[in-house]
Amino acid sequence: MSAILSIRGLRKSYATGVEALKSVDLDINRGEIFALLGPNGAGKTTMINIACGIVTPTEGEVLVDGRNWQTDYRHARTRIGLVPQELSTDAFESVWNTVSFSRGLFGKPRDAGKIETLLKRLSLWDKRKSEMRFLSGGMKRRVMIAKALSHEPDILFLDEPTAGVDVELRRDMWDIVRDLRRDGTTIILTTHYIEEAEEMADRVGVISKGQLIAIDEKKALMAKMGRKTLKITLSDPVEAVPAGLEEWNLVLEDDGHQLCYAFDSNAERTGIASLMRRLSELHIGYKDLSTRQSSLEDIFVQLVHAPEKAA
Ligand SMILES: Nc1ncnc2c1ncn2[C@@H]1O[C@H](COP(=O)(O)OP(=O)(O)OP(=O)(O)O)[C@@H](O)[C@H]1O
Repeated sequence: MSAILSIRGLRKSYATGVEALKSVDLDINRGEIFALLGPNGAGKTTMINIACGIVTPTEGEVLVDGRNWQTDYRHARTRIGLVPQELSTDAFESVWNTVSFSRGLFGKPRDAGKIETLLKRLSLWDKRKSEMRFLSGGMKRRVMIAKALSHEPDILFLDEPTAGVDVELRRDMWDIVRDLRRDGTTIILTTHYIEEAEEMADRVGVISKGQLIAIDEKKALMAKMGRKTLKITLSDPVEAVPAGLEEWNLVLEDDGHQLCYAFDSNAERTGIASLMRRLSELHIGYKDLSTRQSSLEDIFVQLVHAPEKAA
C-alpha cells in the first residue's frame, strides 16, 4: 500500500524549550484508519498541527502524496481536512453558511450540490437553516466534520473526536468515520479512549514523550504483545492462594472464588498444563475455566509505563 502522508525526522521544540516531538517517522497508508494513542502532553496535537500546516516543525518534513508540505503548500492544504479538538464556529451562523464558507476558504468554487450531499451524508440536512447556537453537542460535532470535508480532502485528521461525548454519540461518530473510510477517505485520529482505537483502527501508533514507541497493525500489536489470563472458578472459595502454587504467581479474585493466571499465549510452554496437574494433585476442585485476551488498553499501559519502570 502506498503512503499518502509521510512524516520524516519530525522534531518540534517550542520557544519555551519544551521538546514536543523528538524525531518522528511515520507513513500513513492510503485509505486506512490510523489511531494515534498517547497520554496527555505526548505530542499528538503537535504532530497533527504540523501535518496540517498550523505549526512549523523545528526539523524534518511532511510529504503529502510525495510532495513537500512547505514547498507545495497549496497542494497539501487542499488534500487535508482537520477536525480540531475545540468546537470553533460562529454561534449565529446557519449550518449551511458555516459549511459553505469553509469551502470558500479553500478557494473552492461554490457548489450547492456538493454541500447538499455532504450535509445529507452527515444527517445535517434538516438542520441546514438552524443557527449553530441551537444545535446539540452531537450536531455541532457533525458540523465540524462537514466543515473539514467541505473542500473534499482525501486525508481527514480528527483530534480527539469523541472527547467528553456520551456513549451513544461516540458510537454515532464511529459510524460516520467508518462510512468516510468506506468512501476512500484516509483517517488519522488521536484518542484517549483506547476502546475507540480498538474498535476502529487498522493501525495504531503509540506516542509517549514525543517519540513513537510502537506502531503496528492493531491485530498484530495485540497478538504480539498481548497476554492472556486464565480464570479458574473454584468449587469452594479459599482465603489465600493455596500453598504449592507459588510458581504460577496466581492472583486471587472474586472473594476467593477465582484464581487468575497471566500467561504468554505465544510461549512454547504456557504453564497451563502443569498448573492444572498441580491443582489436581492438591485436590483443588474447580467448576469453570475461561481465558481472556489482554486488551489494547493493557498493552498501552504496558508500553507507556515500561520505560519509566526500567529507568
Ligand atoms: N504552543 C505551545 N507552546 C509551548 N509548549 C507547547 C505548545 N503546545 C504544546 N506544548 C507542549 O508540548 C507538549 C506536547 O503537547 P501536545 O498538545 O502536542 O500533546 P498531546 O499529546 O496532544 O496532549 P493532549 O492529549 O493533552 O492534548 C506538552 O508538553 C505541551 O505542554
